Amino acid sequence: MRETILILDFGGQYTQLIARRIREVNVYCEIVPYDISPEKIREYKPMGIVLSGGPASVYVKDAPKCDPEIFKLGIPVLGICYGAQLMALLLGGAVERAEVAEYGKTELVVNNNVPLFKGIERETVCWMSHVDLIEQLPENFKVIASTAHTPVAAMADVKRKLYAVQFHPEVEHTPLGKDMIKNFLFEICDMSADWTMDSFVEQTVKSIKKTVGDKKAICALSGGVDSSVAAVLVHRAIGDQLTCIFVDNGLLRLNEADTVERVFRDKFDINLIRVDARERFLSKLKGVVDPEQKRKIIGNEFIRVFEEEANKLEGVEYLVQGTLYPDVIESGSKVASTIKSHHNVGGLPEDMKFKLLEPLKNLFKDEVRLVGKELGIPEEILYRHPFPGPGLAVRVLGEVTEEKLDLLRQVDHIFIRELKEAGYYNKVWQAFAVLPDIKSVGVMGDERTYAYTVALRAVTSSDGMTADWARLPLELLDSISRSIINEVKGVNRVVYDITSKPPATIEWE
Ligand SMILES: Nc1ncnc2c1ncn2[C@@H]1O[C@H](COP(=O)(O)OP(=O)(O)OP(=O)(O)O)[C@@H](O)[C@H]1O
Ligand SMILES: O=c1[nH]c(=O)c2[nH+]cn([C@@H]3O[C@H](COP(=O)(O)O)[C@@H](O)[C@H]3O)c2[nH]1
Ligand SMILES: NC(=O)CC[C@H](N)C(=O)O
Ligand SMILES: [Mg+2]
Repeated sequence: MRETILILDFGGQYTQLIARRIREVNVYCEIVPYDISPEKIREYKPMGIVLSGGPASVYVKDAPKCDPEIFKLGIPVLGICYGAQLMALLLGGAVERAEVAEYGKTELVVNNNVPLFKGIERETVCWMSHVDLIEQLPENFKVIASTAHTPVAAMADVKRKLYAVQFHPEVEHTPLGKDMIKNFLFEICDMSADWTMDSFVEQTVKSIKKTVGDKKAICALSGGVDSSVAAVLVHRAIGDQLTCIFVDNGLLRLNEADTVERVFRDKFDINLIRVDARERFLSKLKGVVDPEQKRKIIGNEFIRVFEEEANKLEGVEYLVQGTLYPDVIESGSKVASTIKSHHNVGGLPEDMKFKLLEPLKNLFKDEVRLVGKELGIPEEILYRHPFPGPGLAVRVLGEVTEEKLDLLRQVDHIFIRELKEAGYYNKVWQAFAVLPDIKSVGVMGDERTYAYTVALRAVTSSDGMTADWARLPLELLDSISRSIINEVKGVNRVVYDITSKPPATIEWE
């Protein structure tokens, strides 16, 4: 079993970032609901616990609270913001609303004699985002950092290894936050940085072998990064007991189905079945405009196709999917709200007969790419932009029709082609075209046109959880726009999406 940190999620905006920061320094961690029982915690055998931030105030009725027994397990705890306030309250201190909120970069004075701040300069900077204050320390606690407005910017009971910080060490704006987190992991929890991708591959292959035994599995293969890595990983464990099913749902990009099939057959010696399901997906989507409904229909239809194919093979018990951690997180948890139902998580039918095998379920995308490298998967697959399972159906806004899909395919193809030519494809996380249901007036060749507007979106990101719009050169955008209008009949206007995530999401639906 690998050394683990548990992060109790109180619905903070930065809970995922805490996880990223910890994994970046080769320590495995998992995010769990805040009300997890002490017994369940013991099962994980964590070497440390982090309490995340959160939007609530600890003193209001129904504020989310963890079981106070957690502090008696003898496991080091780090409370962050809401988590810090909760630790204060539950251990007998007091928290109140401050007169003024403290938000943004703030100067901080720390006591660097305590392990959490070892090697940190006495005067440093941190990032704050709170209106509540720890007014009174619990017994045996000492102040270990303060700011002008926040006397208790951090507190600790060093002996019991309980630490609490009002600021956010996980965000970049706390420049030495990473060092503080490392101190927690290595000085306080005594961990050994054993979370590496070769150890992941080894352990996962073993556990898949054990789980599947002599049964068969199918893998939902899209040709994307996640399912390709999942397929190769599972193949390494169970060989020919695995068959990959690639579904052409009619929502793929230009020539994508043929390319995926060719690349996969070329590079891998893994059973592959390609299913032409274009008709059935498109007919199910007829007349549907609501994005969540589209996602659910597609998720459902995928499973029905997999079931039919599995029946032909006999003895199939498992369905392998390339589900990642962000898919799970974004599909909603106890406190975090459902942003959208990722087809492979929130969109699955209840009566599904398969047992799921999702070996990448706890990984972030960049970790998956590292696993892929470890497995020897070619870069042309590993560095492809993500493409959502619901495909172009969530990029054609409103009703999905064959005509709109065709048009969008051409536009998308030109956009990507020009990005590649200009050397920008690998500089962005993802780039694609969207077809909003808008027509506008134009003038082309002295004639009035009334045609579609297309939107281009390109974003930078490290894990898809947050993203910024890519600052593509204006000349490049100009040339792309002209190529699209010249080459695609039915489009007379091109716009570029300049919204980050949040507040927008990467996809438009
Ligand atoms: N056309 C498809 N045929 C079969 N399975 C699919 C298809 N599209 C998606 N899936 C399944 O849904 C999962 C989630 O899709 P998702 O797009 O997140 O991952 P991916 O396609 O493997 O990787 P990427 O994020 O790089 O596109 C995939 O890993 C795969 O198991
Ligand atoms: O497999 C998937 N099934 C889905 O239903 C789905 N929805 C979004 N995405 C991809 O996830 C990342 C984050 O997307 P959003 O910011 O739009 O939520 C981006 O990379 C999206 O392309 C999906 N992938
Ligand atoms: N970022 C947080 O965790 C905020 C905690 C609490 N809601 C406050 O305003 O102080
Ligand atoms: Mg995909």
